Amino acid sequence: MNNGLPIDRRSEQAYGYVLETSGLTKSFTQGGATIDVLRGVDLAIAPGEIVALLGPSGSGKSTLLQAVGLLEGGFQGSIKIAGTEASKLNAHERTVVRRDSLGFVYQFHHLLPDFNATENVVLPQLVHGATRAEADARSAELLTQLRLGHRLTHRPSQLSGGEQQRVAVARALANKPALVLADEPTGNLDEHTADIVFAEFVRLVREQGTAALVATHNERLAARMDRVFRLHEGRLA
Ligand SMILES: Nc1ncnc2c1ncn2[C@@H]1O[C@H](COP(=O)(O)OP(=O)(O)OP(=O)(O)O)[C@@H](O)[C@H]1O
Repeated sequence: MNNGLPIDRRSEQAYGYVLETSGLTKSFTQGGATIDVLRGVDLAIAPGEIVALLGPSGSGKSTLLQAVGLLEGGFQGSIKIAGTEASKLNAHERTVVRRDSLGFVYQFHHLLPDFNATENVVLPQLVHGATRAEADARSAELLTQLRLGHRLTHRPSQLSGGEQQRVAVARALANKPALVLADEPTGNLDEHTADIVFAEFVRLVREQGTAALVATHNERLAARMDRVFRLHEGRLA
């Protein structure tokens, strides 16, 4: 199946996909019953593409993001991140792929409460090998682009919901990942704030040439992305 493959395959030849899955399956067993959540998901995302992942509640959007984010095991099938087959990697190698190639944005910001905005964006860069000066400069640049230049030393509890999510976006993009995985990134915000934060997210992702896979219930946001994947009965339609 070619569900979700771009029509223009020239991009594949030029760059390779940042994310490619084939035959991805995942089942949960709960109370003796087995739920087949993913039943053979085939998808491919080219560099720089922004793709919506739509599907009703419980259709498996988060499960799919956890799989391709190499956050959970127990999947069958192939996941390739920037050409690397994840099933062949050990735990340390998966951590390196996550650190070097992926960024994550969640519905709730998951910022470290005792660190300020800058420090939250600096930390993943230090783990990635940047110097403190480099990381500080990159954090200030990103946070300023996200209109948070006047909030650099505020802690998460001193920021509004929209500001917290913008820090989370900056953190996800800090190491210039090939792909950002976002699970309802604006789902916790009111409609107006969600629109603004989402527009900023898209603008920054495009500027950086980063690809994004964004799980959402929001058809309006989905319409602003390059393509839409719909998860239905465990497959993409
Ligand atoms: N750890 C688990 N154990 C058992 N069942 C699970 C587990 N995690 C998820 N599920 C089930 O898998 C299905 C898919 O869940 P998932 O969270 O991926 O859906 P979703 O599309 O992200 O939903 P929502 O839009 O409500 O966040 C649901 O029926 C859920 O109950």
